[in-house]
Amino acid sequence: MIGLDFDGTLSPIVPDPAAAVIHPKAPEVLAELGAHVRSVAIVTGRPPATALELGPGLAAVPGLVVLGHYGFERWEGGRISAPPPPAGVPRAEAELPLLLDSLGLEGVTTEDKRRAVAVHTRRSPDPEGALAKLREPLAKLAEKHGLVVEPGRFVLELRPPGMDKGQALSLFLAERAARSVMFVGDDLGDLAAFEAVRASGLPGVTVCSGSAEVTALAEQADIVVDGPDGVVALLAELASAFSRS
Ligand SMILES: O=P(O)(O)OC[C@H]1O[C@H](O[C@H]2O[C@H](CO)[C@@H](O)[C@H](O)[C@H]2O)[C@H](O)[C@@H](O)[C@@H]1O
Repeated sequence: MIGLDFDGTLSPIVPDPAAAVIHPKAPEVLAELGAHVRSVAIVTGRPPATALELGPGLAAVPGLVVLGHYGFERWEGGRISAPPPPAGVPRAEAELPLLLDSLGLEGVTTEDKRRAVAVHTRRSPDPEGALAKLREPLAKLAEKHGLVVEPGRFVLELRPPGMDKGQALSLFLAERAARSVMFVGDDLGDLAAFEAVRASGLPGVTVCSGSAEVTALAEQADIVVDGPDGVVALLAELASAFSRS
């Protein structure tokens, strides 16, 4: 089974989350791999519908499953299954404009994901400084509305508790009776999936899509490649090895 994160792994990081697009060669190489492995799953913080919009061609990958919103939502064979979105998200979102105004931060943007709301600092003049100023107030806002804060690459996301990429991956491995697993990620949210690979007891490999922004994942990875270009090159080598065997 092959599991992959989306942003920063299959899709190069760009300043505007809405302008992200999958690496042009990724859908084709995933389709080749899909013909050789039991399952290919994208495990992402994005809603599955968004990952598919930003990844034209993905829907044609044989057997692809998208576990979106850290595993709360699932896309498979053209259908999305999801529990109702939690009430805390729109409540927290309604308080955000005032909170952001009170902090006087420039260039901080929000991303409404329905089941979560993300606060991005990448386009701020001081992305690290803005993130530092946001941590405590966003943690309080999340707690007030029964949410948790998911930190990522210049982003703090307020989302419901009770699921993460590790749980999502473990459940999927059990469901598919996987015999081996590879997981590829780039960000802190992918650490839980790396742990799930190890906890599964299956022959497994963890791959980090390396960047200067996140070092914690590379430290835990079996293999580090150079961003989405490196991920696609590795997947292409794997597909080529499968087709020769
Ligand atoms: O689990 P992932 O697939 O890695 O999604 C995590 C978050 O990714 C997105 O934000 C990141 O990518 C953006 C586009 O390249 C970039 O502008 C931003 O700075 C990154 O943090 C997405 O916007 C979030 O909703 C996801 O939770």
